[in-house]
Amino acid sequence: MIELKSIIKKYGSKRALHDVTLSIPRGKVIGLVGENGSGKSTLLKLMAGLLTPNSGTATFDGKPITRQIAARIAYMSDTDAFYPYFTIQQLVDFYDSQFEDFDDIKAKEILQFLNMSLDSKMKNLSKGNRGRVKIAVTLAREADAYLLDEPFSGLDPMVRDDIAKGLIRFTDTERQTIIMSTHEIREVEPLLDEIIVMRGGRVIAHEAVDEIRDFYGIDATSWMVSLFKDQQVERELGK
Ligand SMILES: Nc1ncnc2c1ncn2[C@@H]1O[C@H](COP(=O)(O)OP(=O)(O)OP(=O)(O)O)[C@@H](O)[C@H]1O
Repeated sequence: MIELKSIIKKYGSKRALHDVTLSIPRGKVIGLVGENGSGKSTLLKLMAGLLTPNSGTATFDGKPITRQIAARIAYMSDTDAFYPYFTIQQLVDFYDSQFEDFDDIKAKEILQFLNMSLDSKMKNLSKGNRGRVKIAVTLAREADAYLLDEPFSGLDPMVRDDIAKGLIRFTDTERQTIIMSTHEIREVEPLLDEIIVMRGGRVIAHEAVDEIRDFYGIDATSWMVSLFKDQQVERELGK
């Protein structure tokens, strides 16, 4: 579905992505992990058509990814820049006016599932509840892919659990793909089909979670730790 070939992305003279080649299939839940500054957000924005690469190609179902791809891909940023005086209802109406694939009935169903009331004002919500609203309006789009930048970051375990349940309940993982960047790998591992690991702007591994368990006989978190240790040893040996 999404194909990236030899992508280089620079901010000024600084390279954020180095020669990234990736194939993202339909119907998978994929975790995007890596240290701070490794390029996860840049990669998600590029797949969402919000950034263009300096070189390489990015396609969605064979067509070049451009700003128009936003009609098929629901991108959720790691910041929340909601208009503070909106009520949740007004926010739902705003999303409805912006995205053709937005389903306001589904939005209300997800908000109800997350115990959010439509007449609350955004500015009065806790960070956790803003996180709930943000995921609700994102998942209310009937998109082909959901690109979620750190959906769990800074949220307490109850909110994280609600968001994880919402992801399972309100997406169709047979035909929709979810890619989420996260530092909470241990927590989201049960949700994941695949893991992409980034380091220093490069993709250093892309594996199916089942294969990690079957082939290496360890869970994905331990596998990731050993991957980083091996790389460190290789670097020290000057390989
Ligand atoms: N707008 C920008 N201008 C200049 N440099 C940027 C910009 N956005 C990101 N970078 C740099 O590009 C690199 C990759 O950043 P990116 O935000 O993609 O990493 P990340 O893995 O998402 O990090 P984090 O886990 O901290 O969110 C970093 O070195 C960062 O400082």
